Amino acid sequence: MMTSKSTKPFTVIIEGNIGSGKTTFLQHFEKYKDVCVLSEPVEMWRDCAGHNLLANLYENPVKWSFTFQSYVQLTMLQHHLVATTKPIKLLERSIFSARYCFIEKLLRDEILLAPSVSVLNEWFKYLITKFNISVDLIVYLRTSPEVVYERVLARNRKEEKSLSLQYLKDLHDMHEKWLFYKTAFSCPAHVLTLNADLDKSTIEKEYQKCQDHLLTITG
Ligand SMILES: Cc1cc2cn([C@H]3C[C@H](O)[C@@H](CO)O3)c(=O)nc2[nH]1
Repeated sequence: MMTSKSTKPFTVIIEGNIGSGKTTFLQHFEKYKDVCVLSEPVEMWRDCAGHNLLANLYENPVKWSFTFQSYVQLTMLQHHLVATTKPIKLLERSIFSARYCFIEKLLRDEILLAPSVSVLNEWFKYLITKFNISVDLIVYLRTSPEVVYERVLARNRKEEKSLSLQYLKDLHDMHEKWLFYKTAFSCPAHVLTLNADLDKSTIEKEYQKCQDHLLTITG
């Protein structure tokens, strides 16, 4: 008789600043058949019923941050809930970095005001308890703001042309407080920090640390 293995997959969230190399990291692991990879749903944010919410965000952050972060929270929840029979599930970012890094930064910069953040936070608290969103490992691609700034300029994503070094420094601080110094919000799982300033030619050995960790899980 076939016994369906209904165990949840070992779930890893990949966190890091804009330009920290998350996509490159995911591409490295995409080749393994045991890994279900869910990239950040940027295309959904660019086309929500025909609206480019990502473009709106950068054109007028005060007007569109609530709309954008509200949709991000929905799309990240959908990723957390994707079922897979594969033993490992890798998510690019999460409902946690949405709340603890991006929304927190918008609050600190007074782009989102307290009443708006309260509504997003009530949704966040409800969703993470109602849906029992479990995470087993956080991979933190730790970078220097100056390094990611150069990468963002080189990548030249059309919506990000207004991105400043200061924005990346502030977002870096939010990640550092959450995942490295752990002086802000709680971490939903163990954090494995990788040096993601390394360029593509040498970062493979950093990935090895994560690969070894994952192989001990799946055996
Ligand atoms: C969870 C989460 C991801 C995320 C990305 N972004 C922006 C940063 C980048 O310019 C783009 C793709 O990551 O979307 C955001 O403003 N808020 C976010 N929240």
